[in-house]
Amino acid sequence: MSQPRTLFRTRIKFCGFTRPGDVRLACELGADAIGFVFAAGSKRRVAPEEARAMRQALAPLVDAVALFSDNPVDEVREVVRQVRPSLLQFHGNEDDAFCRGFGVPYLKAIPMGGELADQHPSALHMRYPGAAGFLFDSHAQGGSGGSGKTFDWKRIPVGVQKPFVLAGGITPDNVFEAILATLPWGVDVSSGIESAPGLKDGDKMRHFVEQVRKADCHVD
Ligand SMILES: O=C(O)c1ccccc1NCC(=O)[C@H](O)[C@H](O)COP(=O)(O)O
Repeated sequence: MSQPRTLFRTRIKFCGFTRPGDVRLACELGADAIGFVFAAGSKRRVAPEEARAMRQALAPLVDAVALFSDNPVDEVREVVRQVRPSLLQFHGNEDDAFCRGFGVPYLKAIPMGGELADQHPSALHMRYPGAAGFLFDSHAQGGSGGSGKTFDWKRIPVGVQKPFVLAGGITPDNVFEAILATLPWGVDVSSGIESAPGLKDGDKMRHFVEQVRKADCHVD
């Protein structure tokens, strides 16, 4: 049974932007954070210069998040220098020392698909003591994010002390249910608000935000 969360506001992160106009619209619609993907091989990968231009389209009080997956240290440094993200998000096998090494708070993505590694909350905290929070995503260890696939939300470890973000296959049609089922700090979506990889759809973004607001007002 979900608990009433009067006055709670689920944070919304929209991810995988490639066009400044989409960034502006996402901010107007109520996104709290905008993600730029720098992972090799991603269909949504952007160069630091492109992300820097999109960052200038951000409204005040909206975070810029830079996503990586086992990128070399110099690439991460260059993104931090050019884009000035307020948060980093690591999807690969990076350890805590690597993630902390850029002087920017970070989220560690935890792969929830395939065989699960030790996802006990205390193991997560011990492996990533410097993490600002965790992002539970549907890919398997070594896989990529942005798949548009969900995972079994019952796999989320109970008793995670840091804020966690739910990701993986969240859409305007399932985000209401997803929030009530998992009570996350925030939700993260890429494929579910797109017309094609990297191209965001205004109607889908609007519908997504409406459904999050509805979930936040929901009382059993
Ligand atoms: O989007 C990508 O292509 C990507 C590649 C490698 C690592 C991470 C990537 N994206 C992460 C995200 O966009 C989200 O954090 C998350 O995976 C949600 O994606 P989706 O299932 O498409 O909503």
